[in-house]
Amino acid sequence: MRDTHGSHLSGAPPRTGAPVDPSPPRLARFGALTRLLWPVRLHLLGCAVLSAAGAVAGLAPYVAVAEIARVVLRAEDTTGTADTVGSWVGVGVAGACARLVLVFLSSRLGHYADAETLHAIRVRIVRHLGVLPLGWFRASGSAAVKKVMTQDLEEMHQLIAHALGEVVGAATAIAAAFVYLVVVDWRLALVAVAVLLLMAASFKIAMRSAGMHIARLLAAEGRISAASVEYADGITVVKTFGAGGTILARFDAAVREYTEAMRAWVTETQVSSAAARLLGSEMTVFGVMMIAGMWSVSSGRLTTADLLPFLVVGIGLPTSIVPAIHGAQGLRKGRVSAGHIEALLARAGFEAPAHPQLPRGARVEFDRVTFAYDGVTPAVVEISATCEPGTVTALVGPSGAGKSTLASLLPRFYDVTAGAIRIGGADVRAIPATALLSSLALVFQDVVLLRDTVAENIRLGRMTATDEEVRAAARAAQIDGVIQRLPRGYDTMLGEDGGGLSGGERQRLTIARAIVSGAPIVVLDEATAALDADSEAAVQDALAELIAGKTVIVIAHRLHTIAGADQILVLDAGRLVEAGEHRELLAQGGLYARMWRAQHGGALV
Ligand SMILES: Nc1ncnc2c1ncn2[C@@H]1O[C@H](COP(=O)(O)OP(=O)(O)OP(=O)(O)O)[C@@H](O)[C@H]1O
Repeated sequence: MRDTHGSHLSGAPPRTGAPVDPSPPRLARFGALTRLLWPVRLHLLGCAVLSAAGAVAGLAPYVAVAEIARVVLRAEDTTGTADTVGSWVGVGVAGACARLVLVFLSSRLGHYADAETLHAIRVRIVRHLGVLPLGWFRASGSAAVKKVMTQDLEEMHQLIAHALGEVVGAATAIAAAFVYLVVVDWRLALVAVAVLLLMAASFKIAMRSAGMHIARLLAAEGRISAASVEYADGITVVKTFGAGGTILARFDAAVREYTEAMRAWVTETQVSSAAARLLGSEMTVFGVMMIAGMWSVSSGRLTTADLLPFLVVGIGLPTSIVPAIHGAQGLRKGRVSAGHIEALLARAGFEAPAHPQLPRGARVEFDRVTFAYDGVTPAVVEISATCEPGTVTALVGPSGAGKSTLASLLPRFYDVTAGAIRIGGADVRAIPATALLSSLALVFQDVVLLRDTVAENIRLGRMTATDEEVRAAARAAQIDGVIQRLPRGYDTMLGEDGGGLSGGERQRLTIARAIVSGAPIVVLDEATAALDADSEAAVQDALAELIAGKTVIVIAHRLHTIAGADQILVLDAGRLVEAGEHRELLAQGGLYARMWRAQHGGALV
């Protein structure tokens, strides 16, 4: 796998966790949205103006109907009204047609702005991912990236392409209708607005605890999907040990919690949302307008003709409220999502070095290296060692001693807290990312194969490798014969789980990937731990090809595999407690000798 820095990563990195990473900065509530939308502000302005114009045009047919009725009802002799009626018919038809065109153009501009913005955001995010520390991805970062790239971008799409136009259109429709009704009769217009306000107030009451309920529902949803993923991921354990009951119990509890949260929300809001629906129904508005209107007519303040606009235009007002509320919700969600997007983009990454240096050679030096995941408790402390080109350095020690941590500092999955790591005399922090990672080949226990052809999976080590170089690497890694027997040879597609390849074959494939990279420094996590004897022998042969002449750092668990190493670094509780060759360390009778005796009794090799 080519990691986010473009390294020749031939498997997953060592177990790592939460990196020391500052919390995302607090962003101004509207600031993030404004900044993200600034480049398309003119398109959005155009979208809003067209949407508003469309709303006004959409009102024209209703106003025309009301005006025609007023003209006809007022005239004692209707013969002279034909021209006026004709004009209003023209206005109505023109309004309806103009609305179609304006709404279409507004939607086009909105979708154009949407495509531009989302494209720009996606590109920025993907570029930014390239500078984020790999350790962050392995902690919680991947989930955050997935959420931003799916859910948050979808909310942004809703905001830009739909909600903005909806809110502006609905608000303009309400305002234009109100202005028209005020012109006809301001008192009755106020009655219409009062009904609208009541409707909005009851909506607000119905939605007042929405935030809390939505949070509860989302939390339950999260637990449901976590339990489902846990069940699917752990299906082997579930089936082997019958552990499904515990996971299913968690799933059940989460589903019950979801149902309960939904029930509580519905129960709490049933009265207020029914009231909102009732107040907002055309029948209610019609009834109120009729009562208030007839009262005005009977008291002589209004003519029957002037009541008609309230019945034709007034009762349409509530239908604009719903899109306005939906649109406003879309704007709120989009604003929150814009905050998430900016928080991801603001997350501190590795800066390009101010004074870049290139490695001169492949000597690796650990110079009083200290690193703490949480910035406080060090996982490795003041470790100094030098690994010469053409030699093998083994890292050994009890579980949790800091072996994987030390190895993960070399490709800068994390940066040292104190001290320095140098490659060919250059501090790894000063080496440009591509140069650093092209000098390293990493082979870890968890093999990661991409959903691509066998050839491309090997070529990930070096994208410019020719077909012949890919084949040569496969031959060196003792995997060529296996590939030839696959249905489509090197063009066979592999699933993420390696398709039809065995564990040992998959490991040899990743070793071929590391070989094709040609990187002069090889970092190995004892890659053969989980293999049977035959596979292990094949993988060991492949490794011998990979490491020949390189600077090799190997994290070893079974000491017989590294007894021939040029130097063995023994770590304990993050400190370097012994260093030397196998026989020297045995002679010292310290931790290494005790570990060796525990694994091999008295045997020397
Ligand atoms: N991502 C992480 N976040 C916080 N602490 C961690 C993380 N990864 C490892 N540690 C801690 O750092 C210390 C060193 O762990 P590390 O994995 O480097 O040891 P190791 O020698 O490789 O162990 P093993 O042989 O079991 O793989 C341990 O105390 C471990 O709990």
